[in-house]
Amino acid sequence: MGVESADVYDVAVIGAGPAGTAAALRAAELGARVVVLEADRTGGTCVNSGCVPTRVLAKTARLMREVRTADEYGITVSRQRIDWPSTVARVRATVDRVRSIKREAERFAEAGIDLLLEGRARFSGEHTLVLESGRHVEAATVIICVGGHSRRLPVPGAELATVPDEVLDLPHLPERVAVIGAGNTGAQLATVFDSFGSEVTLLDVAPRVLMASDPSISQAVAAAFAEDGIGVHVGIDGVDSLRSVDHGIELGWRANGASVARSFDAVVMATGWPAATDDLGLETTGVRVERSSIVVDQYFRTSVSHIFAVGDANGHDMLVQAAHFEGEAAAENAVLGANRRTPHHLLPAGGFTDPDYAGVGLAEPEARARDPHCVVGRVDYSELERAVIDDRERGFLLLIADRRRELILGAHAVGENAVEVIQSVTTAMAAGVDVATLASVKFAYPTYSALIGLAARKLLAA
Ligand SMILES: Cc1cc2nc3c(=O)[nH]c(=O)nc-3n(C[C@H](O)[C@H](O)[C@H](O)COP(=O)(O)OP(=O)(O)OC[C@H]3O[C@@H](n4cnc5c(N)ncnc54)[C@H](O)[C@@H]3O)c2cc1C
Ligand SMILES: NC(=O)c1ccc[n+]([C@@H]2O[C@H](COP(=O)([O-])OP(=O)(O)OC[C@H]3O[C@@H](n4cnc5c(N)ncnc54)[C@H](O)[C@@H]3O)[C@@H](O)[C@H]2O)c1
Repeated sequence: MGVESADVYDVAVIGAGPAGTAAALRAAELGARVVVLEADRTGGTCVNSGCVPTRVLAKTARLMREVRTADEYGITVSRQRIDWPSTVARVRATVDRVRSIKREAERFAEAGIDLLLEGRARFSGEHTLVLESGRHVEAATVIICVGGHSRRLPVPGAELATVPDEVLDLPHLPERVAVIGAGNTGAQLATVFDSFGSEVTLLDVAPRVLMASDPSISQAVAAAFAEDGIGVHVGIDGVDSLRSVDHGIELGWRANGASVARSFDAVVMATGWPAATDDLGLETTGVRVERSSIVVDQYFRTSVSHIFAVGDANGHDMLVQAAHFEGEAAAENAVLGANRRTPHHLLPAGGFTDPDYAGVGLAEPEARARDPHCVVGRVDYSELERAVIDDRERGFLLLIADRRRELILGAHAVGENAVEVIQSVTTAMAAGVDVATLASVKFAYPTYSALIGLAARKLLAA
C-alpha cells in the first residue's frame, strides 16, 4: 500500500468481459464498493472479437451454403459471391447491436459501480493498481478477469500470420488460406472460409481436430471437412516458418518427418489462448502463473488469498458460460469470505462448423474409464424425420448413461442444431432426470430435440 491519493474500494475488478461483468455486479449486489478497470471496450473478447463476430460469420457461411443449394428448391439465385467489405461491415454492425443490449456501462452505473476506462491496469503492490492514465486504485480484494489473447507460434515469419481477432482486417477474402490450429476457433474459421469459397488447409499437431471434444465428434467433423474439400492435416510434426513470396505467404511445416512448403494468400494462427498476464505486474504480488494461466484453487483464489482470478485468465474452462458463474462465485468469496464454487460441473459447449457440434459431460473414453459397463445410445440424424425434411441428415447424437441407465453421464452431437440439442440434454442432466423419464418425455414434431427421446429409448433397450 502506501500510495498517496489512491481511490479506495472493497473490490477492484480488472477486465469488463463476461467474467468481470458478472463479478462486479454480484459484488455490488452484496454491498461492496466496487471499481471495474477496463483497458479497451466493455464486453471483452466474447462480444467484441470472439463469440459474436464468429457467430455472425457462421451465419453468413450458412447463408452461402443455402444459396448454393437454393436451386434444388426451385429458387433461382444468380449471384453467389461474398462481397468481403459488406460481410465485414455486417459483422461489425451486429457486434454494435449486441453491445447495445448488453449495456455493461449502464448496468455498472445503475449498480453504483465505478467504471474506469483509463487504459491497462497493472499491480504496483498486493492491494494497489496503477492505470495508464496514472490514476492509482487501492482495494481490499482484487478479482482478475483479464481474459486471454491469441498466440503467434515462435517461428520465423510468424508476424506474417493473421490471428483470429484480425481476420476481419484482411483486405480481401483469401483464395487460398491455411488455418493452423484445429481447436474450436480454427475449426469454425476453416468452415467459414470454406463456405465463402476459399481453398482451405487445416493443420494441427494434435492427432485429431477438436481435441477437447469426444473423439466421435472429431471423427465426424473431420470427415465432413474432407467431404467439403477442406485439406485436413492433423498430427503434423510442427510448423517451421512463414515467408513472403510473390502473391502470398509460403508456409513450411513438417509431417511424417518430411518438409512441406505451400503458398497461401493468408495464414491464420488459431494456436491457443494464453492468459493476458504479460504486463499485469503480477511479480509485485506473488500471484503464481503456470503454463500461461493464473493458478487458482477451487474457490478461484490465487496464491495470494485476497486476489482471485476467473474466466479465461485461470485457463480452466475458457467459455462464456463458465466465466459468468466463476465471476459470481469469486465475488461472493471476495466479499463474504465464503467458499463458493460454481453450482455444478455441467458445462455444455459447441461450435458452428458444417454440421455443428456440441457436447456436455463425460466423453465416451472418460465414461468407460470410470465405468466399463456404461451404456451408449446413438441415433443418427438420418433416422430423424425433421433432418430428412430439412435435408440435414449428416450427424448423430450419443447419450452415455451409467450401467443402471439412471444417470446421463454425457451427451455428444454432430449435426443441425447440435448446440441446442445438447443444451436440452444438459437441462435434463442438471435436473437429475433418469433415462426412463427422458424416454417418456413428449417431443414436439418435427424437431431436432426429438433425437433425445429416440436416444433415451435406445439406451433403455441397450
Ligand atoms: C474466436 C473466438 C470465438 C469464441 N466463441 C465462443 C463461443 O461461441 N462460446 C463461448 O462460450 N465462448 C467462446 N469463446 C471464448 C469466450 O470469448 C471467452 O471464454 C470469454 O470471453 C472469457 O471471458 P473473460 O471475461 O474471462 O475474458 P475476456 O472476454 O477476454 O475479457 C477480458 C477483458 O479484460 C480486459 N483487460 C485485459 N487486460 C487488462 C488490464 N491489464 N487492465 C484492464 N483491462 C484488461 C480486456 O480488454 C477485456 O475486455 C470464443 C473465443 C474466441 C477467441
Ligand atoms: N464455440 C466455442 O465455444 C469457442 C469458440 C472459440 C474458442 N473457444 C474457446 O477459446 C479457447 C481458445 O480456443 P482456440 O481454438 O483458439 O485454442 P485451443 O487451445 O483450443 O486450440 C489450439 C489448437 O492449436 C493447436 N496447435 C498448437 N500449437 C500448434 C502448432 N505449433 N502447430 C499446429 N497446431 C498447433 C493445438 O493442438 C490446438 O488444437 C478454448 O478454450 C476454446 O474452447 C470456444
